[in-house]
Amino acid sequence: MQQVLSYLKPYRKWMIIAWSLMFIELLVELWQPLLMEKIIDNGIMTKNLSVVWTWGAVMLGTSLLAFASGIANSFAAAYVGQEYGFLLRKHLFEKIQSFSFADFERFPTASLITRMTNDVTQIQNMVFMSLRIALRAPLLVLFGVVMSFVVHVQLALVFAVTVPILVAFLLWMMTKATASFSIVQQALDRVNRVMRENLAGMRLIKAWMRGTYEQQRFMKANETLMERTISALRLVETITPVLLFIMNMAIIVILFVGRIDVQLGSATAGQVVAIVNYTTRITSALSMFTFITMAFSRAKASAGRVADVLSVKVDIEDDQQASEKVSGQGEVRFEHVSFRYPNSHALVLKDISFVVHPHETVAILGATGSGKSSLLQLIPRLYDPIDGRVMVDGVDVRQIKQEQLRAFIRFVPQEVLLFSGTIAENIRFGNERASMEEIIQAAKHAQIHDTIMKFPNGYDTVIGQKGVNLSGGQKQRLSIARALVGMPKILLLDDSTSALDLKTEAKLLRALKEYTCTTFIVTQKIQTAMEADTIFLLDDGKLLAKGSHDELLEKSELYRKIVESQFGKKGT
Ligand SMILES: Nc1ncnc2c1ncn2[C@@H]1O[C@H](COP(=O)(O)OP(=O)(O)OP(=O)(O)O)[C@@H](O)[C@H]1O
Repeated sequence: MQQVLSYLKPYRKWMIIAWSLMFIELLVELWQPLLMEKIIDNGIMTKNLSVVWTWGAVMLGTSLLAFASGIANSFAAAYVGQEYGFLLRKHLFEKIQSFSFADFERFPTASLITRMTNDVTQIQNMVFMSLRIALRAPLLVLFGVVMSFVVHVQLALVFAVTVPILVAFLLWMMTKATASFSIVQQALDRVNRVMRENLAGMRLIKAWMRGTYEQQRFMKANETLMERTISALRLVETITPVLLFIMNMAIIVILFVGRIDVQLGSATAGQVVAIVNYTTRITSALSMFTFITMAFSRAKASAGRVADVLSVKVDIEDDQQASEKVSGQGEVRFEHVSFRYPNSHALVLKDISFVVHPHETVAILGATGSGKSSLLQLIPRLYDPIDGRVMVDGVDVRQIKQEQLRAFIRFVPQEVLLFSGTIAENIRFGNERASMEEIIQAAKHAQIHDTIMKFPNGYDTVIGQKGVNLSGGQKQRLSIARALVGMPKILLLDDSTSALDLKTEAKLLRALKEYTCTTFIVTQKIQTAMEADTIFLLDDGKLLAKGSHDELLEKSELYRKIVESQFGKKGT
């Protein structure tokens, strides 16, 4: 909670203003019963109209002052709440941007979205309430009791019993409600997750006619959310009746004892009315606790979830001594590299060593799950190896500032991701300063230019969400164009030509030779691999063999088998 609330610092001035206005409201509220007492005892009982008029006018004036203060307080509270929410979301977003892939695996995407939106809103509401009523209510209770003792000690004794009981009850409720609302937020995460998966996989769901199954999955998540919310709300909704019952009993006791005291002359009618008035004010302040408890419990649960994200120690960070200068020639060297994913025990890459010289093309071949993608991901330092070193231009990648390293590497992942926007904008994502000529040049090399020109709006064609209006091969070529426009020194293509026909792929590979960059191509096709200077054969995380096509035919049994499976017995 403390960490999350530390973002309130810039708004200290506004918080002080809001609390000062709230104090004015509070003082007026506490003074009103005393004024009432005066009007009754010195005015009504003695039939002195001028006292009634004078103090009546004071009551009206102070009420107007409290009214104006209340409105101004609301404005200030709303301002702080909104600005604070903005700042908190900004910091959360920046933090999430700095996450490594491993960090992302700790938090499901849907949960991060809930934390950025709903959880921040809960904390924002609490901030608003803290400035508006959360502090006023307990102060009203505290000073209401004090003032009652000032008015009449014996009558006020009733609070000595009721208020501690109620405060203990409320604290107990708050602890229980925090746990309940934490469960509600988890249920909300689940609804968001099901919804997200459903929308992302809509084509598959429709094609496989899994609509009913998905509907049931959503219904279940939605029902759980409803049930958990109802049970959390039920808990806090018991507060008001308990509170009203106890305080109404207190009023009965005050009236009963007060009547006797008035008869005995040890209390005045004005004093009894003032104490009853304090009691009703204390009751209304205590009943606000239902909302306050709810808001605080929810916010406390949410603050914990937001703090979990903010306090993540990002595991891939720039070293303090990270070198700014790398030659950018494109040499890649692995020295006894072993790697496993942070959430798993199994080694994915085992003691891998190689050197790839600048401008060389390497094809990585291997069965599915053999570690091809994992190897590529270590080069731009998306993960760190658990053993050994990954070097670029003779420098350990952990010693290079990530921004510098990634500036001359372009990675085209296996799963193509395009953004909504025009084709030109999508290609420019690879180099925001690229001119239209450079964009067209990259598209030509990626063998997508002719296709783009066939679209009625050419490069201004708007791509739907995730590139829905493009074929798989078109999306792949577009993502390669996006990488090429960045003029990379190291180009990593993770099975990025799988959807291309052999003729288009051959043209693309030829065009890639125009770029003076070191290229790694993960592929399943021998024909593609043969275009490379060197072929790496991966098997179960080990670099089984490396060399040219002819060398591997000679020395690798597995390679010969793959060639046979693709070309028949004769090999090429
Ligand atoms: N994020 C991850 N967390 C844990 N294990 C993973 C993760 N990604 C991949 N793996 C595991 O690592 C191993 C190697 O995966 P990798 O994606 O590198 O293989 P690949 O050779 O590229 O496979 P494919 O040809 O099917 O793309 C697999 O056993 C896979 O289950």
